[in-house]
This record gives sequence, structure tokens and C-alpha cells, in this order.
Amino acid sequence: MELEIDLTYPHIIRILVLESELVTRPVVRFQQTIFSTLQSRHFYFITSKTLSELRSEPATRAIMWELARKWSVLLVAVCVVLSLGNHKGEPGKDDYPFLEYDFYRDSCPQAEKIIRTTVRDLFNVRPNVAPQLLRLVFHDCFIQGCDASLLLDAIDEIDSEKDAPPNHSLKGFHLIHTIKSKLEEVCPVTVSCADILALAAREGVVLAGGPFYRLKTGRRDSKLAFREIASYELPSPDTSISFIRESFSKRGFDEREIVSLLGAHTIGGVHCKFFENRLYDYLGTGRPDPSIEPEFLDVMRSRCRLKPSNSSTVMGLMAMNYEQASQSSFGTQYFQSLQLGRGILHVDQQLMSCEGTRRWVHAYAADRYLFRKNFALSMTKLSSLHVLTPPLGQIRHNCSRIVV
Ligand code: HEM
Ligand SMILES: [Ca+2]
Repeated sequence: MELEIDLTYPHIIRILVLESELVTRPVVRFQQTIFSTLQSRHFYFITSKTLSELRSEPATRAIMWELARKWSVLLVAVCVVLSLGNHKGEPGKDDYPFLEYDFYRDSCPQAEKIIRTTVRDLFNVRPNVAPQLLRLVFHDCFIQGCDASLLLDAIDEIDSEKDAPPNHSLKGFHLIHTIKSKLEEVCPVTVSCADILALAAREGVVLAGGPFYRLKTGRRDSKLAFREIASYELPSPDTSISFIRESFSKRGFDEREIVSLLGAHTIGGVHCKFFENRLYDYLGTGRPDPSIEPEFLDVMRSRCRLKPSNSSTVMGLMAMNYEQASQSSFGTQYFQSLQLGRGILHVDQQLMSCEGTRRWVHAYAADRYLFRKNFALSMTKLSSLHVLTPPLGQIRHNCSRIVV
């Protein structure tokens, strides 16, 4: 067994115990801490806490004690909490076998760093890059997989997905372009746009207070775009819960994962046009959606007045800024709002309308670690859907055009 610690992110301690031979010598040194004999089982912990925060938490202390007792491991720093043991859906080393960790280690060793620092710089100027990137990766991966098909412009044979109605309100394409231009300067035609999208969105999540998740790389870019499929397969904000369940389950997501992914709606903004009908004329009744809590209905109506039409007004999905959407509230506040009938989009509030999803809303509202863990796992899965690997696909030079 081997212990690997990655300190790429200063505020994140990632500890990965890989299955292999039992090692009885000290294997790693971290802040004067020696980790020694470890046995059996595969662990993957992600923590977004600092060492002192970890030490002060009773839950963490209990886990450290449990580990120390069971495996005679001396742990001074460890691990909140992807729960102990292998959880269903937890990424193992054999998941997504066509991709690799650090795929560009030889061909472009600076790639991940360039992506990280560029997103950080952009975020420091305009924090709304984080939700923009996150939404882009969802809209790309949901349609024919994570292949950057979404980024192609309508030229020649390409029927651009950008022209599909559900994609009209997407923003942030220029961010991918900026990152790609920097990468082209150092490693021309090497790093795929699909990898840039996945890694940049992950960066955005971390910057917006969400959890870090590990991503393999090696995705290739598609030579096609799928406007028509995007038009009817991307869920509308007025979708029923049964359609959501069906379309996500076709892509391998269960209710636990669906509810966690919708936690992305903690950050970013929404145009009034996407929920106006709930405020004034729900399903043609001339009345508001009865599931909206009355006080919240007044607030939303005051922000999105019907006349003169205000449908281009944007309000925060959770009406909060990035300081508020910090680690403590990323997700939690979204789920607590749903419990109170304060979901903004119909699709959000729908999570409370059936038992299968409602129980996860309650679970995530009560336990932010559970949410962060499941969100991280679901994002890893979303970011690896139906990837293209050789001999399929290509590496584009410009993310909005195929190489001919
Ligand atoms: C049932 C599925 C979903 C529907 C119907 C839906 C719909 C929407 C709509 C209508 C908006 C507002 C767009 C605007 O006004 O410009 C939005 C925003 C957003 N969505 Fe979703 N969404 C869904 C799932 C997801 C998932 C799975 C993610 C990510 C994992 C996601 C991430 C976001 C983000 C981050 C924003 C804010 C974008 C920004 O501020 O630029 N959504 N979504
Ligand atoms: Ca795609």
C-alpha cells in the first residue's frame, strides 16, 4: 500500500491511499507527520479544510482515532470526509479507464497549472466566471459526452449546439478561448478543449467555495456538433421531475447524484424569463405556483415584475455573492431553501415533489459534508461521460473549429 499526498492546492489536503503492496516503512512526511503501516482497503479522502480546522473538529478527531486504532497509523492530519470505505460510485483507480491522471505530464507538463492560474486570474476580476464554466461543462457533457462539441461554431458542416435554444443563455465561451490561447503558446495542438472545459469548471467550483474533485485527463475533441440533440435533450427549467430522472438516469445518474448536481444552482444567476410563469401564470391557471412560499413569492415578484416585461433581468440563483457562497453554504443553503419552498426554478423546487429526491434534499440540507462528497463524485462522473479517446476525436487548435 502506498500513500500519496498531493499539495497542489494550499488549502486542500488530499490523501490517496492506493492499493498495492503493503508497506511497513514510513511512506510520507507531511508537516512533521509520519504515516506508517497501512493495511488493506482503498481510501480516497478529500478535505477542503486546513489542518487546524481539522484538528478542532470532533468528527475528524473521531475518524483519526478510528484509523489510528484500526491500522496503527499515526495521523495528525487527516481527512474530512468522503466517509470511510468504498461508497457506491466512489472513483476508484479503474474508473474511467480510458483517461489518466496527469495525462499531459510529458506532452505539456504545465497544462493543468496554466488552466488553474488562468481561471483564478479571470475569477479575481469577475467571479461569475465560476458558474459560467460549471454550466458549460454540464451542457457539453450531457450531449454526446464530454467532447467539447458545445464549443464548435456554426461553419461549413457544423450545426452548432450554441444555436440550440437551451444553450442560448450560456456564457463563458471566451474563457475557454483565453485558456486555449495560452496553452497553444506553450504546447500547440496538445491539450484538448474537452479537458480544458472539465478542468476549468473544476477550478471554478473550488473558487466558488465548492469541493475539489480529482479529474483524469486525455479527453479528445469531437469533430461534430449536435444541435438537434441538444435542443430536445437538455432539460428545460419547467421540466417535470419524472423527465429529469429519466434523462439523468439514461446517463447513469441516480437520485442521490441528480440532487447533488442540482446543488450547482447555489451559484450564478438566472433570468426572470425562466421562472416568470411560476410567479404569475403557473400552467395557464392565471395564478402562481402553489409550491412557492408566499413571502418568497412577493420577493420574487418585486424583482421580476411582469409589466413592463422584465424577462431579461437576472437575479442570483441563490441571491448571494461569493463570500456568502463560501464553503459553509455552497449547496447547503440551496437545499435549505428548497425545504422552505424557496426554489427559484421549477426544476429546483421539483426535487421536493417526490420521495426519492426529497430525501436527498433533506440529507444534503442537514449534512454539508455529505453534499460536498456527493457533489464531488457526481462532478467527476459528469466530467467523464462518454469521452472520446484515440483513435476517436482530435485535438483542436481553436476550440470553436474542428481541424480539417
Ligand atoms: C435539470 C437540470 C437543469 C436545468 C433545467 C437547469 C436550468 C438552468 C437555468 C434555466 C439556468 C439560468 C440560466 C440563465 O438565466 O442564464 C441555470 C443556471 C445555471 N445552471 Fe442549471 N440547470 C440544470 C442542471 C444543472 C446542472 C447539473 C449544473 C451543473 C452541474 C447546472 C449549473 C448551472 C449554473 C452554475 C448556473 C448559473 C449560470 C450563470 O450564472 O452563468 N445546472 N440552469
Ligand atoms: Ca458534448
